[in-house]
Amino acid sequence: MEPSNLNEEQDQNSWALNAWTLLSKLRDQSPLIQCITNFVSMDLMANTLLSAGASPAMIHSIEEIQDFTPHIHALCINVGTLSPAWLPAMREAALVANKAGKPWILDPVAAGASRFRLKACLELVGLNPSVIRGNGSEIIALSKASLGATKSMDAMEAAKSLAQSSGAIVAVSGAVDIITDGHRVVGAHNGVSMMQKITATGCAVTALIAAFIAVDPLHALEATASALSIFGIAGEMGMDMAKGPASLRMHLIDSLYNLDQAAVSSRLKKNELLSSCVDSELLPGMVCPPSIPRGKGMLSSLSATIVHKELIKFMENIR
Ligand SMILES: Nc1ncnc2c1ncn2[C@@H]1O[C@H](COP(=O)(O)OP(=O)(O)O)[C@@H](O)[C@H]1O
Ligand SMILES: Cc1ncsc1CCOP(=O)(O)O
Ligand SMILES: [Mg+2]
Repeated sequence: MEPSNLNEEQDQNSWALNAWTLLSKLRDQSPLIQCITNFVSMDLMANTLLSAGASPAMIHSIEEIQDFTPHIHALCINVGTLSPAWLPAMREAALVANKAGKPWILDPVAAGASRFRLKACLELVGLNPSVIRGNGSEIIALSKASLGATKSMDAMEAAKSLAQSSGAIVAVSGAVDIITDGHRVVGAHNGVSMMQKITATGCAVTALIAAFIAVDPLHALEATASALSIFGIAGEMGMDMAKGPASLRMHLIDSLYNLDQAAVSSRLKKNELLSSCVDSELLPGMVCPPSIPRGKGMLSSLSATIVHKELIKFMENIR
């Protein structure tokens, strides 16, 4: 085997082993995850957490936060069906979690849909979430607003800027999930497009990320990428049995519950993506997408073949 292919395989193996280790820890520890989430997602989110091995608590009343939140292992805040009455509870829960040293994650559903929602999301971003997970348009909306940018941005650029300005790990879901701390960029490639046809899969994977960071709070980037990979693998395995979105929902939950090490090792697809590149490093036929800043960057440890494939796929899939 070529040395570059060997490195690549070792890299895949170490990501797969890490994802499996975190899932096993989650099953052993059953972390308590408080979810302040929208009405649409409550059922799928709670069932996703349960099937992964975590303990969900859909507790959103402000009257309960001072007593309950200090005892959780992680908090998930989702603004999907936001109303003025819920915002103070979200704020309070984030502050109590921070004070108790518990990680929390923000899902900025439809962040750019209204001024009220955008302002609320920006305020929550300012309360130091460990992770922000949204789809491309949500992360672009947040990034543009927090930086006051007027130029057009793509999802990776927006995610990196938002990660740098907020200090959070930022994850953008899609055909390829992008996870960044503002410097490193990881791509997670598992999942099936039918997952978009089930409402609240995005919300559910955000809660799963909360469970993963609960068991590994010091490695939030790796934990976030692992949760996205595990959810994607469950989606792929579920799709093997599903006839459409409704049965995929059921089979995804069953697959997550039954996931074993062999499936994680054989299916996990993840790569460290380029965060910068220079023309002289590009081989014939390779392109540098506009999302990747040109400069002093290195092509990291990836083989030229993989870089080529990744970049093309990346350009095709980012939305
Ligand atoms: N085209 C796709 N192919 C494979 N997986 C996808 C695709 N689009 C979304 N997913 C997966 O579906 C889940 C929900 O993502 P997404 O639909 O982007 O979130 P949201 O519901 O918040 O918009 C994620 O796990 C993501 O990886
Ligand atoms: C349809 C809808 N409307 C308000 S919240 C919500 C669910 C959004 O879930 P997701 O972001 O996971 O698709
Ligand atoms: Mg969403």
